[in-house]
Amino acid sequence: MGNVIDIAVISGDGIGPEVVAEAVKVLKFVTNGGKTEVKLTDYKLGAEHWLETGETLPEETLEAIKKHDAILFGAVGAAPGDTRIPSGIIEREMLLKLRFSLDHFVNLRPAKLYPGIESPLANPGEIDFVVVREGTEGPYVGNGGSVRTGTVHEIATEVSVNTAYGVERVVRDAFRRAAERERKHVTLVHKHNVLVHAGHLWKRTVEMVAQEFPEVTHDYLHVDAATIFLTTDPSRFDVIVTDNLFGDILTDQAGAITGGIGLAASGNINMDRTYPSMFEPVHGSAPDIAGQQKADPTAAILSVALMLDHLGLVDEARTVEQAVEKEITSRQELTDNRTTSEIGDAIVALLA
Ligand SMILES: NC(=O)c1ccc[n+]([C@@H]2O[C@H](COP(=O)([O-])OP(=O)(O)OC[C@H]3O[C@@H](n4cnc5c(N)ncnc54)[C@H](O)[C@@H]3O)[C@@H](O)[C@H]2O)c1
Ligand SMILES: CC(C)[C@H](C(=O)O)[C@@H](O)C(=O)O
Ligand SMILES: [Mg+2]
Repeated sequence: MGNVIDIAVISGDGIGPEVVAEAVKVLKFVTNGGKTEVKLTDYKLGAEHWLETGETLPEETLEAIKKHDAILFGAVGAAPGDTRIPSGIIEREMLLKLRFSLDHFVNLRPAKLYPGIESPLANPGEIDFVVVREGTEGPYVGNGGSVRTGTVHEIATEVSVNTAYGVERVVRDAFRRAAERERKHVTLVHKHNVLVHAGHLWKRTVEMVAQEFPEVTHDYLHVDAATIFLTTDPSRFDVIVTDNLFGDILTDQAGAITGGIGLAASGNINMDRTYPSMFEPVHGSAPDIAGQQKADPTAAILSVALMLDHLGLVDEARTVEQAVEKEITSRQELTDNRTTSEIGDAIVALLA
């Protein structure tokens, strides 16, 4: 009997189930016949599930999910204008609850422009960087409130929480990753000219951790300027480390410049391995194209590669990445008007 990998699958809403079906095809194929058996357990969660049951993420479901080796996640959430579901309830009480409860402090989001893929930038150059987005702190923690007076005096706050412990562990992770890469360069992105409390903590932490990595160079950009350089000179980036909210925004932009959000993969990683890590496309449930087989499953499939890598199945991870690279390089256009499952099948065909 060989290895078994035990994966929780949360397909979610909208295009989530469509892209996860292709990711699962790839996962099964790449491990089949090898030493590894894949055990998959589906969990029904998300906006549709909430409409049916009123459940976001029950404690017993969370406890069951904790027992798996890793989680493959599609996307959750309703259309922004859907009034049946309070905005944010699924994102906060399900998705972010998973990221926080499983201590996913590294939100890893690679950005690579594959040969043959057209970037919307006139001169993209070579784009190959990773964003190490902090995953458990910042303005995402829910430390806020409102005084809903119904008058102009209404108040709403959303406080960003940054701990020395949380910042240090993610900054050290970014330096470790940079040390393994060819260019060995870290860029801190923040806004310390205005957010002086959090920004200065991040900056001091980078200076401190940098001492441990003399071979890694580092620089700093304010987040507004970083968006300029992502458009005008993205090849300057190697490893970006940044807080939860800036990382969310920059990684949608990173997806856009590298051929579209349908290609952007991510890992919510618990580097201490105390709980399972979770792998998901950067994109959301895309209600505008859901149920039409129009979604590109490549981001979900590349998320499988990140998952395999994290689980130590490095050869399998490389095989998936190479198949994706081959497949997307041969595309005339981003999806060539093929269906979600036709793209999945084309990638599977290249795994053999
Ligand atoms: N991790 C997640 O589960 C996650 C991430 C982002 C947004 N959301 C949620 O998803 C819902 C929709 O959010 P949104 O519209 O802001 O963002 P989105 O990422 O779902 O969609 C943005 C645009 O990108 C397109 N797109 C997304 N994925 C694609 C794919 N694989 N192939 C082709 N085109 C793709 C969509 O059609 C849309 O035009 C919201 O409820 C939001 O909260 C969830
Ligand atoms: C849906 C939302 C909570 C999530 C985030 O902001 O992290 C999404 O935008 C993402 O990028 O994964
Ligand atoms: Mg996002």
